[in-house]
Amino acid sequence: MIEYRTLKVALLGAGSVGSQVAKLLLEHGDELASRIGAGLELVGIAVRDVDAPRRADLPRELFTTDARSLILSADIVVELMGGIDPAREYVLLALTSGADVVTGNKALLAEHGPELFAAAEQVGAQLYYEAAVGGAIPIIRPLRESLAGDRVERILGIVNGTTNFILDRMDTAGESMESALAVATELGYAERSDPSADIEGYDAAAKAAIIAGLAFHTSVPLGSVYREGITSVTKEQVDAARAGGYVIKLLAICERVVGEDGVEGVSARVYPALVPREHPLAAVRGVHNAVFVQAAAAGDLMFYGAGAGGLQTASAVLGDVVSAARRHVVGGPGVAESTRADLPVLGAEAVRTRYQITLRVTDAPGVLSRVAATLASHDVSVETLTQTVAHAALASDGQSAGRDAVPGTATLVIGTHVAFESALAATVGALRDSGEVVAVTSVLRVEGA
Ligand SMILES: NC(=O)C1=CN([C@@H]2O[C@H](COP(=O)(O)OP(=O)(O)OC[C@H]3O[C@@H](n4cnc5c(N)ncnc54)[C@H](O)[C@@H]3O)[C@@H](O)[C@H]2O)C=CC1
Ligand SMILES: N[C@@H](CC=O)C(=O)O
Ligand code: NA
Repeated sequence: MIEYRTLKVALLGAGSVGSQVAKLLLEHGDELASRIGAGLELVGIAVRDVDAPRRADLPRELFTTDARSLILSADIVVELMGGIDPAREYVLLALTSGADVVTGNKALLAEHGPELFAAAEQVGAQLYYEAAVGGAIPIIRPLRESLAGDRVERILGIVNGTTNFILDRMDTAGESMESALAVATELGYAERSDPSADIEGYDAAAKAAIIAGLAFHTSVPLGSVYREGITSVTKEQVDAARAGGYVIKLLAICERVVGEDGVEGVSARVYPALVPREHPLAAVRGVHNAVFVQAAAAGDLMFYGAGAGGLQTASAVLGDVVSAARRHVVGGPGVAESTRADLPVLGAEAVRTRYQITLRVTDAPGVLSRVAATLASHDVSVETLTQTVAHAALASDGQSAGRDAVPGTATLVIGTHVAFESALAATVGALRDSGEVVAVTSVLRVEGA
């Protein structure tokens, strides 16, 4: 029998993900030892209350409320508490003491990544975070290592399982946002500490900052990520999207852009967008995530799988624990973070995309041409246009058109060619102010077309 040295693993947090990580470490530790060339010993689990009920059946003697002592006794610290404080302090303590850290905490990385990576570099420790984006899906390692020799042009990601789950249930089951969120929370997908992190798009924005930084070798501060959540998405928009051959998805979009002034930079943004039903991202259902990467040499790649869930995410955490442990065995530095390209991160106004604008207008001669002229005067060109008069809309689709359809008015759905966000904003402002537009009922970007 081979005698392995034993590496001490400390776990911080025993919630949805942490309890599954503990369970897998206890059940499969021996098998992992043969893959690593060292044994792994779970030396303790820091919790707030040792007697709190747990999802997994774990030995009580492992629990402690003394996180600091536990951290200082470990070779590898796994942070799965979530939130910024005290996670930041604990991760810094672990790194400065020379331990490698594995975390799934995207909020912490997006807000304090540079500080944590600098602390790690100073002592030659490593920070691993595969679980932070796309849960179980390998995406951090592919961006950091497999695609390091290529030029990533664009990433479209469904990176929040909770919002994908909610939008999917609104689309396929007609469920309300609130009841779908309650199910997502019960299943352990939603951020318990702050459900608004999911539905307001903060969680996806943190992930966008992380993947944009890795893909473009540039520091992308969380504050530079344009963000809209799904709270303003209406049932009418979901139904109209379906009727028009689209599905609404909350997308994280990271791409190289050239602004109106010719400045080259990168953009990271999160918003609900119309995705054509034939795009591979449209088929991503429920809590699943997918990251669609377009690279100069590799072409289109899609990474797909479970983006949330305790057991699934634990797989990514364990993979990182194995990487950290192997590094302890062989020594030497791990893969360093690279921000050498140092591209400017441009604001949303520098982005060019297609839009779908839905207007309720007075049904009178000349209105259509005046609306078209307003778009043209802002350099926004019309690609498609459909008009439905109120009585027809009520007869054919009473549920979706009922609220907005008013006799004497017509609904215009305008699909635009690619336009700058700033031009679109000015166009929508002018349409709102024009006498014949009764209401701008929906403005959505179209991505992946
Ligand atoms: N649940 C999921 O599907 C995924 C979660 N993540 C990330 O993994 C991390 C953990 O997520 P979950 O397990 O879902 O969260 P959770 O809320 O289920 O578990 C966190 C646990 O940490 C404990 N905790 C919080 N502060 C503590 C402190 N000061 N000392 C000791 N224990 C403390 C809480 O009591 C709780 O038991 C978060 O950063 C989350 O964003 C990442 C990918 C997927
Ligand atoms: N709340 C997150 C969990 C994983 O990061 C999600 O819904 O995707
Ligand atoms: Na992942």
